[in-house]
Parts: sequence; C-alpha cells; structure tokens
Amino acid sequence: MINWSSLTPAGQTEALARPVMKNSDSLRVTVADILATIRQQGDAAVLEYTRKFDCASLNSLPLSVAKRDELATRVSADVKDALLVAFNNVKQFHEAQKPQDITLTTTPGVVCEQRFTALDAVGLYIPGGSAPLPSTVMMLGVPALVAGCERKVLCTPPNQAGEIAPEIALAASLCGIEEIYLCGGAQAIAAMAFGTESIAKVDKIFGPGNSFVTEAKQQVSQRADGAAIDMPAGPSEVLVLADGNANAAFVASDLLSQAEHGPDSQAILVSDSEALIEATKAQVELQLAKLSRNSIASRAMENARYILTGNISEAVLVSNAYAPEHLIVQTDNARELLTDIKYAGSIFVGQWSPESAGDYASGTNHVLPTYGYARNYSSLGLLDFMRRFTVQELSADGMRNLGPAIMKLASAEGLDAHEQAVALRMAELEKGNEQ
Ligand SMILES: NC(=O)c1ccc[n+]([C@@H]2O[C@H](COP(=O)([O-])OP(=O)(O)OC[C@H]3O[C@@H](n4cnc5c(N)ncnc54)[C@H](O)[C@@H]3O)[C@@H](O)[C@H]2O)c1
Ligand SMILES: N[C@H](CO)Cc1c[nH]c[nH+]1
Ligand SMILES: [Zn+2]
Repeated sequence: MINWSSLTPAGQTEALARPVMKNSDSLRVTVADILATIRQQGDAAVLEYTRKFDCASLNSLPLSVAKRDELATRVSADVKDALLVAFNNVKQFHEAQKPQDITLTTTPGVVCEQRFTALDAVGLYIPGGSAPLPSTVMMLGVPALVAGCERKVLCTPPNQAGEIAPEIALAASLCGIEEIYLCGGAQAIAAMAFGTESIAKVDKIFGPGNSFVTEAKQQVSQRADGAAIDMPAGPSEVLVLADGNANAAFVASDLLSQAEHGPDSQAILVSDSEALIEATKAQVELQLAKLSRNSIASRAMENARYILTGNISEAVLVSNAYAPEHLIVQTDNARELLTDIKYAGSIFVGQWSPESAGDYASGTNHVLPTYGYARNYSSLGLLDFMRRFTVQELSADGMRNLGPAIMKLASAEGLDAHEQAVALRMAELEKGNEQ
C-alpha cells in the first residue's frame, strides 16, 4: 500500500507511472522495422509476420463474406441474443450523437455553414492476440455503420487454424463489414495505412491493441503517406476510487476485470480507507485464484497499486493526475464527485456500474484513450468517423458589406493578392455589374 501524502512529488509521479512505457525505445525500433518491411514487401511480409507471431500459415489475407457468414452460423443462440442486445444499445447511443448541420448569416448576405460527411474508408483493428474481442467489432463497426462510411476494413489476427472467432464474424456481419483480413499487430496497421496488393489503403485507422499496435498507429499517423488514427488506445487501465463504505468484493472484481486483459494492463485502487484497501487485497487473492486467465491477471496485478489518501478529495486529485482510461467511482456521493473529475476516458458511477457494462452492452464506446491521453483525447464516438467542413456563400450584398473589412485586413498583412480578389469584385459592383 502506498501512502500518498508521505510521497515526494517525484515519488507521486513514480507511483502513477505506466509500466509499458519503460521499454518504449526498443518498441519503437521493432515497430519501425515491421512498418518498413510491409511498405517494401506488401502481402508477402504480412503473411510471414502472421506465421511468426500468430503461428498461422495462410496463403492469402482476405476472409470471404461467404466464410464470414458460415462462421457466424456457429454462434450459439444465447450469445447471438446477447450480441444483439449490445448491438442495439451501442447503435442507439451512437445514433443519438448525430450532429446537426449549422447555417448562419453572420453579416447580411454572408452565409456560413458547417456540414458533416462520413469518412470514405475506415480501418478497424480488432485485437486477437490474447482474447478475440467481438465487443470491439461493435464498438468500431457500429459508429462506422451509423456514420455511413463506404468502406469498412476489418483486420484481426487469425487463430492457429487460420480462422477468426465465430462471434467476431457475426458482429462483423451485424455491422455490415464485408472486407475482413486475417492479420494483426503492427503489420496489420501498416497494411491498412500504406496498402498492399490485397488491402487497399484506408483513410483512418481505429481500434485498440497491445503496445505493438498502439506504437504502429502512432508511427503511421506521423507519415504523409500513412493514415490518420483515432487515438492511442493501448493496454487496458482501470482506476477505482472508493471510500470505506464500498463493497470490497465489487472493487476487487473491477480491478481484476481489467487485469485479465493482458499482463501489461494496469489496475489502481485509490481510497481514503485503509480497511477497504486491505479487504480489497484479500478479495483480489480469493477471486484471482478462481479465474481462468489467472496467470495473465496475476502478472498484471504485480503492477497494481493500492494508494491511501487522506480524504476523497485527495483521491480525486490522484485520479486526475493519472487520467485513467476507466474510472470507477464507488463512494457514497459518487455522482457529486463528477464535477471535480477532470480527466478520464469513461466514468462509471456508483456500485451498480461495473466497467463490464461499458465494455459490452450499456451503449457507450469501450475504445478509450490510455497512457494518460485521457488528458487530451476523448472516448471514441460517432464524430470520429466523420469529417466536418464549412461552406460559405456571399451574395453581391454580402460582398458589399464585408469587402471593406477583408481588404483592410489583407492590406494590414501585406497580402496584396488577397486584397485584390476583393477589390476587383467591389469594382464590378460599383459599376452595377451584379450578374
Ligand atoms: N484501450 C481500449 O479501448 C482497449 C479495448 C480492448 C482491448 N484493449 C487492449 O488491447 C490489447 C490486446 O492485445 P493482444 O495482445 O491481445 O492483441 P493484439 O491483437 O493487439 O496483438 C496481437 C498481435 O501483436 C503482435 N505481436 C505479439 N508479440 C509480438 C512481438 N514480440 N513483436 C512484434 N509483434 C508482436 C502480433 O502481430 C499479434 O498478432 C490488450 O492490452 C487490451 O487491454 C484496449
Ligand atoms: N476493457 C476493454 C477496453 O479497455 C474493452 C473490452 C473488450 N472486452 C472486454 N473488455
Ligand atoms: Zn474489458
């Protein structure tokens, strides 16, 4: 247990350090090598990396729509029903995010508009190294569907049989995704960003993944010939902020639900109650022993932090300093604390709101900024799949009204051609030529 007030500022920074950031230099080099190889060798290199990292020997990357649909029939009826519940909630919540166009007359005769249009080609990365995630298909596929993106390209690592999980196939079919490629990791990101013989380049890449995927997304987004990305969404994180009245079993289960994603996941409990921290630790041991992914979760829990604060206000400050991907608030006055919480990807309020609800089925998006990027990035939403652009139209009167101000500003900046573009029109209007 870490006693927050006994730490120096440097100690506080160290206590909130993310574990995966430590080997970032070698990660950068490994990923840069993979990207360069895919740019030079295309499909052949993607297939080779797939053999190496996913132990799947494939002859080609696409998975046909017929195969997608055949795999989807293997999903059991109850899982299909649950997927439909989740699909409908996620769809409703993202449909509610549809933006309104704006049309405004700023000066008589000067009309300004803001319009929205769907991105053409989007790349959807679905992690699959450790667990196939059909829920992530919906978190990316539903907003792409609601936005109306023309091409939806899904890449996910194949299993050793060279297939994908039936649930991923069904979720893809619900979202109308017809282009599926069997590849994962940095090589899949490179293939979508630069294009290969079989995968045409996309405009923007979405989706979470491990540190190789996250680093690859960062690198392709920095190249002119690469692609835009949604956000850095890497290994899962959860911070639970709880007071002495919280249910220790609930708190432990929330910490473990993220720990089981991967050994690099991070789980943090911040509380003003030493008793709650001790009870949670005991619950973690009890529950951990029964998990099927015990060894993964145990390794992640080696990086877990239990932080004791003087009061709940200080706990909120700790949470803001960490800027967690998920913040679960289990205190008596959970909703009241919302006004003081500045940075978190998604917030779960009260003891009946486990992170699992948002991960699967409540309707909010589970693709969220990690590594502290919740400070300046937002949770994924419909607008990320759209472009915003403006339109303007000046009538002759609009030109008469606004022209003098434009000419004055152009002249002040010493930009004669700008001034002339207005002056020529004003001269025509003075001659009475309005057509
Ligand atoms: N932030 C979010 O919104 C969110 C949502 C869901 C999942 N996640 C996270 O996504 C991650 C999924 O990770 P995963 O590993 O299960 O699947 P993944 O699909 O992200 O990664 C698997 C790929 O990693 C590559 N890889 C593995 N070892 C490698 C190596 N030594 N060198 C180069 N490449 C290598 C391989 O290409 C493999 O196909 C988890 O950390 C989970 O917490 C985050
Ligand atoms: N917790 C993950 C986001 O960090 C999303 C997820 C998918 N399946 C279960 N959980
Ligand atoms: Zn999860």
